[in-house]
Amino acid sequence: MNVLDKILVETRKTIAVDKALRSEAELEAAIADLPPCRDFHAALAAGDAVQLIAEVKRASPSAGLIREDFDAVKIASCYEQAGAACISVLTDAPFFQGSLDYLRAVRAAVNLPILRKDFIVDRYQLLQAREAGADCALLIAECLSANELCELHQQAAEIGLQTLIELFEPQYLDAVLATGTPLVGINNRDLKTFHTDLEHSVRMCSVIPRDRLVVGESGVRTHADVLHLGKAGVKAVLVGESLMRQDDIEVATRQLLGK
Ligand SMILES: O=C(O)c1ccccc1NCC(=O)[C@H](O)[C@H](O)COP(=O)(O)O
Repeated sequence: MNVLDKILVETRKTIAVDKALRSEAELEAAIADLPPCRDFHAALAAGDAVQLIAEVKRASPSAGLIREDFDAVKIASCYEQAGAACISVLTDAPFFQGSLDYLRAVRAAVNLPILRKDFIVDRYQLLQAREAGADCALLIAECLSANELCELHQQAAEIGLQTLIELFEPQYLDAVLATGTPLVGINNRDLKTFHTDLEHSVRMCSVIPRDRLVVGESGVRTHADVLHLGKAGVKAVLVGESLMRQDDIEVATRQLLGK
């Protein structure tokens, strides 16, 4: 079994446990009167510059523990102060040491649109995301059939969430575009081998219709990387590890953005 398969096995176990603690109906009732979500897409589409989705990421399967001194709210506040357009919060616990509680705490402290970054395979996780304060949910083409992608994208929209739909393998592009999502993520990291190559976003940009906003994900480290991807047509980058390793996250975020 590759890492992605292992993550999906654990994700399904987590969903079963969570459902036993709080039913889908309870979550539906909890989100019924929430205010509308913030506009994640609009925040990324703004201006001519490449926008930043800055990720709150404590650990990962490829890197192990990334940051010992981990305070999700402090980190997200640094991102906001430094000019990030949106925040991504890893909520998977077994492989990333993430939590929906981090997302909830970040929502209370920061005004930017927030992405729930997890391995979403069930509508229940969309309800959890909305209840915790997310504005957008990640869907991964490698984890879902074409029908499941469409269904989850639709179900997200019904509860006011946008989706960022990510792919690595070019063979999934048609299924991603068929959902109608305006936000297409190109992961530069092969989630089965962890090999990361920024040129993957560059190549994929040339085959993605211009009415979709392309997000370049993973392996972005420098302002030169951001400019390089921007020239290829990438409108936003999703960056975690390289920022999370810095002593001064606010300064590092400004440098990444060339500010
Ligand atoms: O980061 C991993 O090791 C990983 C392993 C398996 C599935 C997903 C994984 N990462 C999720 C991501 O796509 C990244 O968190 C995100 O794109 C940011 O990447 P980076 O800037 O390289 O931390």
